[in-house]
Amino acid sequence: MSLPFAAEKQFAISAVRRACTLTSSNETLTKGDKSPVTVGDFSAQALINIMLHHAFPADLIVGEEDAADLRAETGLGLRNRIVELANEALTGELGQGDYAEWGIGPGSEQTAEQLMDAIDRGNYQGGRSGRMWTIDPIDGTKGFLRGEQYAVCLAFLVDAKVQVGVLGCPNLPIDMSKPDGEKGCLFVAVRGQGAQQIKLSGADPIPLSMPPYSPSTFNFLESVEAAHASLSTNDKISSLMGITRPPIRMDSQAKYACLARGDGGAYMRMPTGVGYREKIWDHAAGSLIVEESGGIVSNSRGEPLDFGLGRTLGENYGVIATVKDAHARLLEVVQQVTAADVSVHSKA
Ligand SMILES: Nc1ncnc2c1ncn2[C@@H]1O[C@H](COP(=O)(O)OS(=O)(=O)O)[C@@H](OP(=O)(O)O)[C@H]1O
Ligand SMILES: [Mg+2]
Ligand SMILES: [Mg+2]
Ligand SMILES: [Mg+2]
Repeated sequence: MSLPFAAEKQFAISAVRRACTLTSSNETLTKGDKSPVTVGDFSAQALINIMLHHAFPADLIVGEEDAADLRAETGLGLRNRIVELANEALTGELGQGDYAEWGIGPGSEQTAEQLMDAIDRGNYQGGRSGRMWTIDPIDGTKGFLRGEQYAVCLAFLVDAKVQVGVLGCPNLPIDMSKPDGEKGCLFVAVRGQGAQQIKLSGADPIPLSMPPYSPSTFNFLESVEAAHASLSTNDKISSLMGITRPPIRMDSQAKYACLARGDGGAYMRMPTGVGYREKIWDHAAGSLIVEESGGIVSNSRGEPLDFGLGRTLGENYGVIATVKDAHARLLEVVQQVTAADVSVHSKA
């Protein structure tokens, strides 16, 4: 008998790997919230949603993007590029573990209308019960545009609990001690079955296990964009903890992946106090990968992240992810610092 969620795991690996092959393209549109979205974001969400529709037709999808802007006249140029890119990825040869039944391989072209409908299948509002997938087709879009870190993120949830998480990080070195060496990693976790890193090419699986807390090497992984997390709160926490190593700044859920493999001591994402609510697709896959590598992921109250509240995590109490034996100590310091900082407690 196969392990629980073996089918979902194999599917998620295949879908994320295929989405990572989408030709890097930085043609950009600015969304209503002023954040950038590229043809890569749209094409990747279309691709994954088409595959999901074939593989698990009854499952619901919470995806970051929607096709409203593409349906508008002004989106025409981008739409043509997306049709080109998405079809290139859809029709690519089948690799090991890929199935034509998932709507991929030669002859799987889709029309612009079909692709936009596929993007919009990610419009589920989320919830506490049933089978659900959440997709961030490109997480860290700003990092992607800078040629730095970004991640293709796919998670499978049952009754609001993440069961499978896959991150594809095309620009991440396989070994951080060789920053100019081979790049392109996949991170895969299934609840209760551990986590592993695989080369994007599919080779060399390595089981992930976070090293124990060590005060002399401990440091933070944090956002590049100062608007996304309170870096000043991190600085205060850092000095109270007696941390001497500088933080590692990196876009996207590659931060969770690096933490899981021991490149960095904690991922700290404290709210900036502007009322932003964290999105489930920005944390679902990464948090499981960290938990299955020996970490704890909580908010600043020490509570687990709640993926059953809808498309967001609800009121923003930040995210603290670190190895098990450091979590209680870090939480204590975070609470000491945030008790004096009203912005962290501001209602979203
Ligand atoms: N104000 C604010 N606060 C917190 N988070 C925000 C905010 N605005 C946007 N976002 C989300 O941040 C996602 C990428 O952030 P990261 O921290 O991973 O990368 S970065 O270094 O900040 O670029 C980014 O994900 P992508 O849109 O997928 O790139 C957003 O979902
Ligand atoms: Mg975005
Ligand atoms: Mg994101
Ligand atoms: Mg995104």
